[in-house]
Amino acid sequence: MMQAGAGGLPTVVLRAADGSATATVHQHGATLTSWAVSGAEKEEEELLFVSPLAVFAPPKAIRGGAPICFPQFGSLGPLKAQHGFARNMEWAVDEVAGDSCSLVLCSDAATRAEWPHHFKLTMQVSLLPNGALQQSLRVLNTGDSPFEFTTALHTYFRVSDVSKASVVGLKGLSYFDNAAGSLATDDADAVTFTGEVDRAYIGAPSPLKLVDLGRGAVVMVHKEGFQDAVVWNPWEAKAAGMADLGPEHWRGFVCVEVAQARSGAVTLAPGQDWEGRLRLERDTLGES
Ligand SMILES: O=P(O)(O)OC[C@H]1O[C@@H](O)[C@H](O)[C@@H](O)[C@@H]1O
Repeated sequence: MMQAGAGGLPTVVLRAADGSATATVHQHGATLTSWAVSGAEKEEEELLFVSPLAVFAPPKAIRGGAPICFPQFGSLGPLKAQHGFARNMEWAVDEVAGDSCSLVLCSDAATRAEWPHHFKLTMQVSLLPNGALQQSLRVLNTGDSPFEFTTALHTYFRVSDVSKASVVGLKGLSYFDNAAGSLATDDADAVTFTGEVDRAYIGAPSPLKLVDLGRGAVVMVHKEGFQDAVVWNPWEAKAAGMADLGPEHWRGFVCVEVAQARSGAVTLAPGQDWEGRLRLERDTLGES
């Protein structure tokens, strides 16, 4: 169902066939902006974070939900704009069923002015039984020469307080520390947050587990196709410098991003495609 969403922008609203979850996708950037799960006796619980200071004024990217980084993640590519342009563009709604939808973005003169390639992106979201959500990104080379890209689903998860959150599953991996500008190895059992964290893990396993001790909540992050994972929270000083986040709201989220980043770019020959998938499951502490 299409309806006006946050900021008055057009959105697609989905409802799971078993009534266990709803999701909202803004057409702007094909940004998933809500995933809300209802438990048997509980009220609906929002699992994604959208900044209260988010600016819903295209082409500005929405600060929160799950912006799509393409054709580059961060500065890993030829574009000047960090994270590429897909999150800034108006996507076309392709198909909407009750519990799933797909949106597409095809290259045009505006995208080719920034990146001289022909492509079609398809972003699909489906609500599965028991509140789970599946999201996929397919990249098709519609041109007659090869191109390479990096990408990520830049998901902002709502947490009670970042100091009570942790990400499990990354022990022993190498990561590029964007804050320090150097490579490091993670030897901790879990990533915890006591200051800025901006880590691009190389070759991350699946699933990863986001734990929120404050709510007794767990989100399992399953990925396919995306080789890497990024964990980010800007902490106070950096957040204060970001007008659409500000000094107040950075405690309320952790980004766990499935990515094709530091493992290397994907190369697609003409007519070839690549697909990355994410499946999110809400769990309760102690049950996972
Ligand atoms: O402000 P932006 O462009 O949305 O980026 C937010 C963050 O995105 C993360 O993925 C990067 O690792 C960070 O370095 C960056 O600050």
